[in-house]
Amino acid sequence: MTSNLADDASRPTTNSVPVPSALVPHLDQCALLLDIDGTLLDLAPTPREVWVPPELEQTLRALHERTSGALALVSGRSINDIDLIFAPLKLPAVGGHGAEMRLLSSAEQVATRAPPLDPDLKNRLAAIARISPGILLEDKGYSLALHYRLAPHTEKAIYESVAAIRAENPHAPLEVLPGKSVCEIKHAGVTKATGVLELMNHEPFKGRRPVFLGDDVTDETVFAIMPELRGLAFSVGRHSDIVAGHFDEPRDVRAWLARLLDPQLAPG
Ligand SMILES: O=P(O)(O)OC[C@H]1O[C@H](O[C@H]2O[C@H](CO)[C@@H](O)[C@H](O)[C@H]2O)[C@H](O)[C@@H](O)[C@@H]1O
Repeated sequence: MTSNLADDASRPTTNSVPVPSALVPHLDQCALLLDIDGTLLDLAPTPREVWVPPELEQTLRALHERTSGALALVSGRSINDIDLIFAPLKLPAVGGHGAEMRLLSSAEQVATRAPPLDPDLKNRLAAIARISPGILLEDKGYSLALHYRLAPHTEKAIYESVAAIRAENPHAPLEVLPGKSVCEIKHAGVTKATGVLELMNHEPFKGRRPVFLGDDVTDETVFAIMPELRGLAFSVGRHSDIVAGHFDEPRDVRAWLARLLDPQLAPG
């Protein structure tokens, strides 16, 4: 891959989507690492209401093939959830903010990197949802997400309740992860970055140059490790000093990914 890839890829078009022309001929040396919610998919009122456009499924399938399997979804969602959303498409994935890993799309087993949350603690955290009927609980086993998109006025009460429970359990290995209208309580020690670092140590990802796209605070851990992996990061929605470029919206990401397959840009 040429050393001017970053410069070329970060050259903005009028709508600030980077031009992928320098990336296309080198896809066989790249690993595409893609966040899901807010990056590939438009945000929805609830986690179950997201929709995968058929063209995106086709694009991901083709890019997975073009990269010889080195395309992975890197998400806060569980891999089980990811498979349901993208069914019948099954892709390599880092799930649960690094708590789960699947290197090959054909693998039946998902490897876990975090133990289940303590049941008593989980029950106490789950009871926070009783603050309002608008709060949705998402139980991933190793983490618990309290979604308040439908009840934004409860944000402060949720974070205060979580802080109180943590104060009573100062030695519990927990981390609070603020997301988009969600407060997630997860095991400390695993992050999307630890997941990506592990993924990049294994075939078919090993030795490739990662190209990561993400939109959220949690994705910044991955932005930060791109230089050590000779990789490129792109942000969605938000600007960041440490990325090669940014997209305004998920639909721009979907169009950009489709352009990576443009036969006119592909090597002869
Ligand atoms: O890392 P990601 O793939 O971006 O996943 C982050 C979280 O995404 C989901 O919640 C978010 O998307 C929902 C659907 O658009 C939205 O309703 C919610 O408000 C967002 O926080 C998912 O439910 C979480 O488990 C992920 O951690």
